[in-house]
Amino acid sequence: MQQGYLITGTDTNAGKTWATLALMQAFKRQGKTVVGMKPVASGCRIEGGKLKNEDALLLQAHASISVDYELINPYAYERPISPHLAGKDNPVDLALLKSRFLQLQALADIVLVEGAGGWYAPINAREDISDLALAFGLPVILAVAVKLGCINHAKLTAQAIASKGLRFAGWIAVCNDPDMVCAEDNVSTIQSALDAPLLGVIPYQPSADLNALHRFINLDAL
Ligand SMILES: Nc1ncnc2c1ncn2[C@@H]1O[C@H](COP(=O)(O)OP(=O)(O)OP(=O)(O)O)[C@@H](O)[C@H]1O
Ligand SMILES: C[C@H](N)[C@H](N)CCCCCC(=O)O
Ligand SMILES: [Mg+2]
Repeated sequence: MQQGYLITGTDTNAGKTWATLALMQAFKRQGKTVVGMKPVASGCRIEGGKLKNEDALLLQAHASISVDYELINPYAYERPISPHLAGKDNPVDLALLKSRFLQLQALADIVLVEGAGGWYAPINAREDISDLALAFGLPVILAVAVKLGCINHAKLTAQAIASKGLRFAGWIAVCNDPDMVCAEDNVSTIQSALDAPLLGVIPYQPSADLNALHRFINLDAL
């Protein structure tokens, strides 16, 4: 059965890409074919004459099949700023993105779509990531950056996902702050507060093997 998830975060830099790679690897180990999509990326460099984004390249590299870059990342903006500003001259067309998403869905069992920024990050003058999730009709997985303030950010985002009428399928704790005190207690507090399963805790790893993140994910709860 074809499945997909929208991976959002408590903020930009929350750990969405790491969480998405971990999920891709976990699904692959279940024998499923998986592709990742980064529909809108701001912060790109020229590679082979085209603008490319580091997250999208990672998703492309970890897919279980070969997919054209343009399908994975239809909107690649150079400046690392909010997409609605970066894309002023070539704004996101959500209908076009939806058609690319449907193309990807036809290619693999699972499509994991990484958002940009947090849940309400604007993708053009009128729409944001929550609108994209709704248009794609996807359940949502939240990457929570385990840092001071994360309890509030996680609860706010969970409430906002519910207000869109979308299913909150689960959350992943990403420990990307080496100075975080009481990380485990914070994860437990969020676990009690959220009405969605904890799918994994990715520990702080200054030099991680990005091919071995599946170890931290439990898909049984999904
Ligand atoms: N478990 C970890 N241990 C150490 N560093 C981490 C860990 N997880 C993520 N990071 C680092 O934290 C930063 C943010 O992670 P990531 O790129 O996954 O966030 P993001 O939400 O995808 O960001 P963006 O909004 O730019 O897409 C990156 O520099 C990444 O290398
Ligand atoms: C450049 C950065 N890494 C992301 N790609 C874009 C983050 C947009 C955040 C917008 C906002 O909510 O203020
Ligand atoms: Mg990312």
